[in-house]
This record gives sequence, structure tokens and C-alpha cells, in this order.
Amino acid sequence: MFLSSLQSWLSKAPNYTIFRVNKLANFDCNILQKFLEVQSKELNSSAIPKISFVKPDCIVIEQWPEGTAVERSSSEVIVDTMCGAAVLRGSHIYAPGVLGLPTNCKLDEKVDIYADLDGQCKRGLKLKYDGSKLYVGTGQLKMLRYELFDNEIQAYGVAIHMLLPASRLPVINETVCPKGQLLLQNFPSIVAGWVVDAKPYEHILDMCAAPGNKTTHLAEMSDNKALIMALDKTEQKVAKIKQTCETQGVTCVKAFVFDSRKCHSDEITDLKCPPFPSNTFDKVLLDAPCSGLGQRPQLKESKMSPKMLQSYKFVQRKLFGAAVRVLKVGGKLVYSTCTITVNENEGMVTWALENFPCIQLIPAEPFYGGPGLPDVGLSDDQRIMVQRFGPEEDSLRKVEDLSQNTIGFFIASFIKVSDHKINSGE
Ligand SMILES: C[S@@+](CC[C@H](N)C(=O)[O-])C[C@H]1O[C@@H](n2cnc3c(N)ncnc32)[C@H](O)[C@@H]1O
Repeated sequence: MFLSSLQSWLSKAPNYTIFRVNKLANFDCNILQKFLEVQSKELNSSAIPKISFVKPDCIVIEQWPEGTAVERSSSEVIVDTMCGAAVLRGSHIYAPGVLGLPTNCKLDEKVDIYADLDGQCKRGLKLKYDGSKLYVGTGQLKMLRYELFDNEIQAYGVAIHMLLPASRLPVINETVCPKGQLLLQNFPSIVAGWVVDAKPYEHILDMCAAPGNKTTHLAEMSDNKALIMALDKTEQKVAKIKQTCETQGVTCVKAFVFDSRKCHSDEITDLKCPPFPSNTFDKVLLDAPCSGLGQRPQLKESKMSPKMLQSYKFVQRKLFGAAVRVLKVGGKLVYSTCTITVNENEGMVTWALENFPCIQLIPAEPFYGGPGLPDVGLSDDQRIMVQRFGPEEDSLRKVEDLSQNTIGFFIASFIKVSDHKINSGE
């Protein structure tokens, strides 16, 4: 019921493009300005999208002004819904996302892009697609059919250079600046880093770290001086964390392939690698694996079964228990998800407070998101301490459009006030 009431909001793209600025690099905002000025000429727009800073490490770029448009084309290209969603957020189109392309299209020709909402379009379709489809933008063709649909070779690279998505967000990514200066990141993910508030020389554990976007944020805000342990459960994902650190010039992170549910053990006294003994870390970030239902835009309704939806809380609880144990008394635990369900968010807070008398909920400051939902187990005093990013209006805390028109996200912050062993009998 709650999910279906959010469906219209979830089906739309956020209204802003957000970059995190790497504090360790010398970023020059003029590069962004100039890039958009060039695009404004291509789009015949008299103004460029507004650029502003929320903090020195967070840039917000707004949509092209209302009325900005490109001439539509009669040639229709069909892409899958994942690709369509990326287009609406300002991405070019890469070869694997293209499903249908008319035979007579020429290189550099203008094409209209449609996302296949039914999932019925066959790869390589030549005819006009008559299934349910959504216009997502207009671009210029950069690859021909024989390059895209050759069965022998997997095509890669930009197939369509986007001019303007239907969302009117700028077509932009981190490659406009020298490597490592900027990172495209959702606004609430940046806020989660601010809530952790990493400081030099703190011992910090990032329990579910891949691809390392929050890890590198923590490292950068500590001036590359915190001691950060980043865990994720597969080798491939940990390789990605290491790569993100390298790109961002971060050297204070040690990344390990590890199941964080088991990251606590008092049989071990080595602080250099997991598992870690009780009371090791000043701060722990648990950016938990979740149902991911806060992603926007979602062009197809989620097909997750109620049973599947209920299943995430079990792994989240195990991870939370381990987080509490390795956190020092006086230390801070930040819990976040990129989903909207109550049981993974407010429900987790209620469960955590009931099961760990050694922790207390504290304000997840700085506040940008709204309060937690009412009538789902948290008192008003507790609701106001967490951040929920979504379309809800709540008089307990008003939020700006930037926080209402982003992805669905949740952040809660806890302090450990006593040793977990005292009440639990461990
Ligand atoms: C929400 S994503 C993390 C995103 C990351 N914090 C960032 O900002 O770049 C959740 C991650 O949890 C990892 N994960 C899931 N179960 C895990 C476990 N038991 N131990 C460690 N990592 C786990 C997944 O592989 C996934 O990379």
C-alpha cells in the first residue's frame, strides 16, 4: 500500500545532478561552467543550468530551463529500461543498452529514444516497436546496426550521444574534469558521509563498502588521515573499492574481502585485518545491503515478492549486531539504506533500540532529509533524529526540494553508551 502510493514519485528522475568534489584534488568549477556553456549553444538555450554548492564537497546542478528543447526525430531507437533510466539521469547511451534501431538510420542522425516498458523488444529489432514505450530523450547516433548487433563481437562504447533527456537534466559525468576530481553521487549518500563526519586519526569501519563511494568520501573529509577498514563480501567488489581509492588519490583505506556479519571476534587481537575484537572502532558505517527500492527513476514496478522484501532485515540485523560489538564505547554507528520500506528503516531503529541497551539514538546531523515516518513505531522525539529522503511532507521538519526530489534513502545514527557485554551476558 505504502509502496504503491510512492509509485508515481519513484517513476520520475530526481530533479538534480549531484557531484561530490574530491577535497584532496584541486577542482576548478569553471570547467563545469564552460562545459555547460558549450552545451547551451548546441541546445540554443540562452541560460545554463544553475550550479551551486551545498558544502565545498557537494555540487548541485539543476535542470535546463523550462522550454529548452531539441527538434524531435522520426527515427525511434528502443533501449531497455535500465538504460532508459540512466538516460533520464543524464547519461549517454552505451551499446549494450540498445535494443531496436531502424535499418535506414545514418551516422550522426538525430534519433528519439524510447524505453521498452514491456520488456518485449527483441535485440536487433528493425521495425517500429509497438509495445508500451516511454520517450526518454533525443540524441545523435554514433554506431550503426552492423556494429551494434554483430553476433560475433560484443559492442561497447557510446552508441548514442545524448543531446537532451526528457528530464531536462544536463548530459554530464565526471569525465568533464581531470580524473579523480569529481564523482557522480546521489545527494543522500553524500549526506550519509557528512553524518559519519570522519576526522583525522579516527579508526573507522565501513562494513559494506563497494564500490567505495562513501569510503572515499570519509577518507577525503579526514584529509586522507583516518584509518579506514573497508569490507565487502566478494573479491570483485573489493577490487572496485581499491580502484575507487586509487582514482580519488585515497591512501588511508585498507580493503578486505570479508563477510561483515562475522567481522567481530574476541578470539583475535589483531586490529590490522578482520575479524576485529570488541570496542575497536571510533566510528562504523553500515550502509546496508537492502531492497534498493529508493532508486529513481524506476521505469518498471519492482517485482520483488513480499517474502523477498521481508528477507533483507535478517542480514541487516546480523550486520548491525556485529557493528555494535566492534564499536568503541562512546563511538558512533551510522546506519543507512537506499530503500523506502519501513522494516528496513524505522523498523530497524526500533529493533536495534530494543535489542541493544548499550546504544542510544542520536540526531543524524547535519539534517537535510525529513523525519522518519509517523505511526510505525518511532516516537516524534525519535522520528526527528533520523533522516528519511522521500516525497513526504511532515511538519516535524520541512525539507528543501533537493531532499524531496532525490532518491529514497534513510539514515540513523547511534552512540554506544556502555559495553555491549554488560547486558548481553557475552
Ligand atoms: C548499498 S551497497 C554499498 C554501497 C557503498 N557503501 C558505497 O557507497 O559505495 C551494499 C554492499 O553490501 C555488500 N554486502 C552485502 N552483504 C554483505 C556482507 N555480509 N558482508 C559485507 N558486505 C556485504 C554488497 O556486496 C554491496 O556492495
